[in-house]
Amino acid sequence: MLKNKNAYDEYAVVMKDVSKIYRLKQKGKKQGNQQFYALKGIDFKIKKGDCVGILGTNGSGKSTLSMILAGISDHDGGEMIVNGEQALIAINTGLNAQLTGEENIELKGALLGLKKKEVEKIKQGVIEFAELGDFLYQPVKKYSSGMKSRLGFSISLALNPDIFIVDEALSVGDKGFAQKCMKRMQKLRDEEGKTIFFISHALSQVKSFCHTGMWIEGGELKELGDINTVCEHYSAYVDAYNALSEKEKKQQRDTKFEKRIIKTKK
Ligand SMILES: Nc1ncnc2c1ncn2[C@@H]1O[C@H](COP(=O)(O)OP(=O)(O)OP(=O)(O)O)[C@@H](O)[C@H]1O
Repeated sequence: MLKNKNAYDEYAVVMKDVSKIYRLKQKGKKQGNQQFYALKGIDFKIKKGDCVGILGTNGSGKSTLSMILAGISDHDGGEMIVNGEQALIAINTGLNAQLTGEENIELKGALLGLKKKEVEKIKQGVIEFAELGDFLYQPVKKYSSGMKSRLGFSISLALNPDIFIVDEALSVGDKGFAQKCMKRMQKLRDEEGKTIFFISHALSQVKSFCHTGMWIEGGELKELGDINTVCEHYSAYVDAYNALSEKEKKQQRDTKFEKRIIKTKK
């Protein structure tokens, strides 16, 4: 139990035995009876101002974790303390495709209960950072994925939260925009004391940008520590997997999957 929540003031996020369960459809059955741990027993404490690289193979639970961190998705078990406002920056999340870029900003402002003046300030911030020109007044469904990323990133920046969760959002931006975002994020990290969770499969980028590494594998926290050490162990794990025969790979995948299934009676 996370008693005396004040004892965790120095932390941006604390998770204790957090899990997330999804119901899975089974082949040939109308109603599946399988429940699946997207995350299981996640325990960690991340200090305010830390910059955390989240690593893990496809389907390991990184995006699920990022949505729980951002308060967009609920967790099914365990406890969590978040000290500060969070913003998730991800591809295709947080934007309403039917609305224009400008209307999306207004909607976000309304949801957060912001005053008109504050919303105008955010609009200005987005106009300057996103460089979308007149596309800001077009429906988001007409945006390319890079443009959506520009809008999402710029809105989050302008909202100025304490905790940024960046889930693969830079992978669709062009080189110029990705560099601009990295520069801005360096400033958030070094000068503004923000807490950043950074999810990317670009290992060298994660290594050079983050201080702490969090490796999620098969829905569980495999390692938390210095970014270089965690990257090294993760790379070795991926290399070892790649060296397996196809049969061994399948066996490993099946075992990993089995461990995440909760068998329930019909
Ligand atoms: N809504 C859902 N319903 C059922 N299963 C889901 C749902 N969302 C995610 N999952 C499953 O949960 C697991 C974790 O998914 P998640 O998207 O968190 O992985 P990830 O580590 O972000 O993967 P990637 O590197 O491919 O982006 C996967 O097996 C995925 O299929």
